[in-house]
Amino acid sequence: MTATDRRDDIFFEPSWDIRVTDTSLRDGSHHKRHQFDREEVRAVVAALDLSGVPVIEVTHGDGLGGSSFNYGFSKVPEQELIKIAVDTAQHAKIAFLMLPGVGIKEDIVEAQDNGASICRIATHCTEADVSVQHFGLARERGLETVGFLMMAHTVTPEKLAEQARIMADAGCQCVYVVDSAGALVLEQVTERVEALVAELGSDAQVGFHGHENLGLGVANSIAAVRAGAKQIDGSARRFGAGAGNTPVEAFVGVCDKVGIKTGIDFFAIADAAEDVVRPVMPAECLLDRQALMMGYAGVYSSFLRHAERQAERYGVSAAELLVRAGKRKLIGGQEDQLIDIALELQREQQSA
Ligand SMILES: CC[C@H](O)CC(=O)C(=O)O
Ligand SMILES: [Mn+2]
Repeated sequence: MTATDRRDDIFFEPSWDIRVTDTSLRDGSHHKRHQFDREEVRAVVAALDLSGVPVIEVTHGDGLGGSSFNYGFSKVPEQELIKIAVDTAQHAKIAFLMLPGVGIKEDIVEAQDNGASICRIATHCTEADVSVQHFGLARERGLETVGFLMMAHTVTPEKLAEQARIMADAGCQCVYVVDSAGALVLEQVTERVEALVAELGSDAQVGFHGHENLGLGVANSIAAVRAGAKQIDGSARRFGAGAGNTPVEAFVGVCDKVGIKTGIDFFAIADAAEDVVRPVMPAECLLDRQALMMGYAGVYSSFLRHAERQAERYGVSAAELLVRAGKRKLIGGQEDQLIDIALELQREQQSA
């Protein structure tokens, strides 16, 4: 496969400077405890599509196969929601996320059969090699591919670039720097995106996925674009894990002001966020003490709801629990260790 082959079939209009993916129907699934119903997905996809959002991600918050006792069961099977999204969107492409081991190759095939066309494979930022067979399969089947290097704040730009190379060589067409904890601060985004752009050259694009735990989603995303990122994630009304994702409507407004073309209508996306997405959210995504701790201590945003549950169950502070999760450097899949930390805090409380 040549470099040009790798990038040729990326869905990208010449009039755009960057491509935006809205992830409220996937990252927002964490905030909604995976309880999206059919009508909600139809309404959100229709509104985002009308605003000109080019890519909409729909999956259980933890990716294909995520509906489980460990992560939380979906109200409606995600494959059904993907099909509804595909049937509703007039222009937008539908993307899905998959974490190798949570989902399997058959899930990718089923999502494609349901009409999704962009396959996003996510791994911890040091484990890109577990994605190789999935990128191979996706490209063989003509899917566009995106790679997610999660918890990107935990490694150096050089290390991240090495991992991005593994994904690109496996057929990934755009590797994302994923700030899962909302812990990266401006220059740290710039350095990571620049390192990936230098490593990948014309072999693959670079993307950025931000969280709002330190209130930097929009600023970090602009830094990413200035460093060469071509794909940016966000969620209308910040609907995502932790304090939520980069708010798409604010990001589009800022892009308009600084001359970055997204193809999204600012006024339409502002209305969609307020009138359609907000009513689907169980509550606003808050930049409260717990979310702040996640950004500060570098904790995976999707741990928030799990931490709240264990804190309540064991009568301990959710904020303290999250700070300790950061010290332990927990990664996705280690949600059960939150119970261990909660018990540790309970023991300390009882002996004080
Ligand atoms: C569990 C997957 C995770 O939510 C992916 C993601 O959005 C992130 O790491 O930020
Ligand atoms: Mn996320």
